Amino acid sequence: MALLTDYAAGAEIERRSDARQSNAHYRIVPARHPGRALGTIFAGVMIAAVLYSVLTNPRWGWPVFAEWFFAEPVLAGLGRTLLLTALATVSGSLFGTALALARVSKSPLLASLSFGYIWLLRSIPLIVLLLVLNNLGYLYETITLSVPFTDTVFVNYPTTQLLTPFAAAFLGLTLNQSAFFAEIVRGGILSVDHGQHEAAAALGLPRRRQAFRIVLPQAMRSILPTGFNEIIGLAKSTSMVYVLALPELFYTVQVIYRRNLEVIPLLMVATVWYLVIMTGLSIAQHYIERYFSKGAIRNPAPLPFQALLARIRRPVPEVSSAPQSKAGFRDAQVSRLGGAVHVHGISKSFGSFKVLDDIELNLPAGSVTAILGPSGSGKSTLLRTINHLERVEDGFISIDGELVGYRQKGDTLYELKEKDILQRRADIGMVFQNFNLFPHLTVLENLIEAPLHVRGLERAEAIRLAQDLLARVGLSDKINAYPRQLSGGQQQRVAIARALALRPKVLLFDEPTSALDPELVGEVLDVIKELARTGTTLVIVTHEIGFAREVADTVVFMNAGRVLEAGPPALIFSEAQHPRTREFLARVL
Ligand SMILES: Nc1ncnc2c1ncn2[C@@H]1O[C@H](COP(=O)(O)OP(=O)(O)OP(=O)(O)O)[C@@H](O)[C@H]1O
Repeated sequence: MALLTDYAAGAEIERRSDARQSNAHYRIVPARHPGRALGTIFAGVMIAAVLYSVLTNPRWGWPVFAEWFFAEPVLAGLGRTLLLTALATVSGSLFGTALALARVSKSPLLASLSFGYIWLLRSIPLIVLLLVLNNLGYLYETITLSVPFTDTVFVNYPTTQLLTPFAAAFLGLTLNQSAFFAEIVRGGILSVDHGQHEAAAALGLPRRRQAFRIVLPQAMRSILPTGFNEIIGLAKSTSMVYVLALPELFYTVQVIYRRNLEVIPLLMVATVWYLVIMTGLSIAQHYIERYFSKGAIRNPAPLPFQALLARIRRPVPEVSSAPQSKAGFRDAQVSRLGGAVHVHGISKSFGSFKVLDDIELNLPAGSVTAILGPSGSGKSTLLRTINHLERVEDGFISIDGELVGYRQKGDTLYELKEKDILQRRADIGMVFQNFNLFPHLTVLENLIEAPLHVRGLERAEAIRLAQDLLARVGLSDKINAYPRQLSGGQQQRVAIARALALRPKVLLFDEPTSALDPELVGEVLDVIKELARTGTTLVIVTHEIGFAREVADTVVFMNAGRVLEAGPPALIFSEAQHPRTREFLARVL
């Protein structure tokens, strides 16, 4: 039996080696796609037929086309078309962006005004608008700039002189374009994740910076394809200004073919020039889209000129071989003394649902507090009220005796202006469950954004601080990476470094490890443990019971919007007073 098996195995080995040897002589036949081949033949025949017809039919008049293509009046018309397109694109996009920001603003009057404008201008056909503007002199003989109800007049000009056909065309195209563009920008703004707005606000970035550095660059990814559609539409709509007898490209060829009756060749001249313009715009779109996709793609292939630029450009100063996280955070550069948090009788409802009910807490400076409780008990909401991301209806919160979000006068609390709230927020760092790093900025740019624009640090100093913090969270080598090129644990460590870059008195963690794979949780918890010894006050909403037991001085247990009990971990975990706490701990421990 054993002999037989040996024989069979030997025969098998022989057969395989024969096959391998003869492998070299096999002919490989690719799979056949008869449908695809037929399609290709059909397309080839169609292209050949069209080219044959266009090139052999003398009525296309190609010699006339060649005669007029570079003719001076045609080029002058083309110049006007390009100028109108460029001017109306710039002014229409700027005005449209302002309208979009007004529409999403918190001022109801401004939002309504913007809505009304967009509604009106989108309803009026462009040709009607152009004709109305051309006849504005009939409605208003002069255009006057003056102080109302006084005799002070700055400018007083006859309308017909001021509103030349070119000015009317420019104004009409701008007004029309801005209304459509506003909605495209608004769509882009709405497409940006809400967490990005919150992270920017939590860092205390001024409103303008939030809009132009954080939200709009990310919105550009969805604005650009439709925005460029609009611009291409605009370039073609310039042909409509022929109603104003403005000699742009289309009007010019019309004038010429009326004289020489060579209609088709001259229409071809205009068509080919429009094709050239559209091709230029499509190439521009490709490169601009590439630019704004920074950080959106994990491994983008560099464009040829980018590789060259990267060589020429001065690289970001290399991080010195600073010690990695082992160094801890006890450096005066990074940490600063914590603030005492006093939560005084706060209550909050969402509609009729009371999420926080008369919460009272005293968290001493430098303490570490873990907030535990079942899902929906109000832990995250409580945390967000501490930096005024959520407003409370009753009670107040103070840090080192200074009210958060309010100013006290007698027994009245006045809510601060947003500008002042943003300033104060810089003292209260926040680390979110989903990291909320800015994906279009590199790790370094994420870290220096708030120190530069909230704390007013010099760039070199902000970079030094960022390098130091990255070394301490063990990510020095990722300084130029984009967030999407990092693992979840690394992103969360960058988020912690970003919050620390403001040197906050209090640092809030909203379930910092719940979006992480179990094996990445440890690296983030290690960083927080390290932080716990620096003197910064930490408040951590967490489901990591073991971690809370190890690192917290105080454990707060919440249920249904109330603090059921608070005390040292040893006491809460072994001798909880409340049956609901004991029941919860029995389930999770
Ligand atoms: N913006 C909101 N509008 C309406 N209800 C809300 C809003 N935010 C939170 N809530 C509700 O408030 C309650 C408390 O939410 P919160 O996020 O504070 O709970 P949590 O204790 O942090 O829960 P989890 O551990 O699941 O994150 C929940 O019932 C939630 O549905």
